[in-house]
Amino acid sequence: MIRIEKLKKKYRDNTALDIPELSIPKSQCFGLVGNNGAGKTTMFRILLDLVRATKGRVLVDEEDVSKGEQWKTKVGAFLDEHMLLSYLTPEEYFAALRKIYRLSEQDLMLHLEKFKDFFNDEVLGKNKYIRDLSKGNIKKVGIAAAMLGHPEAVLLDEPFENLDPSSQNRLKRLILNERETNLVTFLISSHDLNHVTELCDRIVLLEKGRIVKDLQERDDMSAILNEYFNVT
Ligand SMILES: Nc1ncnc2c1ncn2[C@@H]1O[C@H](COP(=O)(O)OP(=O)(O)OP(=O)(O)O)[C@@H](O)[C@H]1O
Repeated sequence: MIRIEKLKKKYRDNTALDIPELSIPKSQCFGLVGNNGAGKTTMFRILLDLVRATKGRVLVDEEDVSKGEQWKTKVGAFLDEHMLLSYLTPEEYFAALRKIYRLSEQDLMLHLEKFKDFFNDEVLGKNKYIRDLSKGNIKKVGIAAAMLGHPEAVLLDEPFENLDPSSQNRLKRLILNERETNLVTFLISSHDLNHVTELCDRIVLLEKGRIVKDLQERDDMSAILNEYFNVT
């Protein structure tokens, strides 16, 4: 579903990303890990055409994201709160997205119903602007928005950061459920090795913009990652 070809991103002399080839098939749960500055966010930003690559390209179903528009109907994402309209309440924001995605009110209601436990009665009906919610609750709005509109692929940058433990577990269940019932492809970057190894059937480890490991055997992932990150 997603293919990276000869991708390079340079900031002056600093090579932030250098990926000769990477293919992510439909309905894969793809985890992206690496130390600070490894290039995870850069890769997501190029995938969403928020940043232009220095060389190479990213294809979504064979369409170059820097040239076409069709992929935008297939990909949902939440990278950070800049992607939200934080002067709106969550209800106003979801209503605006409903119109953009041409969904019925019933569709939106059913979607938000799926997130009821995740929202934990702290997101909807509070009469608060998104900007006034806690960091964790802002993240919840962004994640629910990323999954709205029946996307075929969803990119989440550090989705577990700032979430309380119950919310982290609820999010894992939501992701697994979306993947199983709607065959959604997930790309998830995280510093939480336990969550990614539990969720993902493939984990790519970036170091200084390069892929140093592409792990696809679930049994070995934890040990290899713990050794790399020196977790005891
Ligand atoms: N706008 C920019 N201008 C200059 N350098 C940048 C810019 N954005 C990213 N970089 C550099 O690109 C490299 C990769 O950064 P990136 O944010 O993608 O890493 P990351 O893996 O997401 O890190 P973290 O885990 O800290 O979020 C870093 O060396 C960073 O300093």
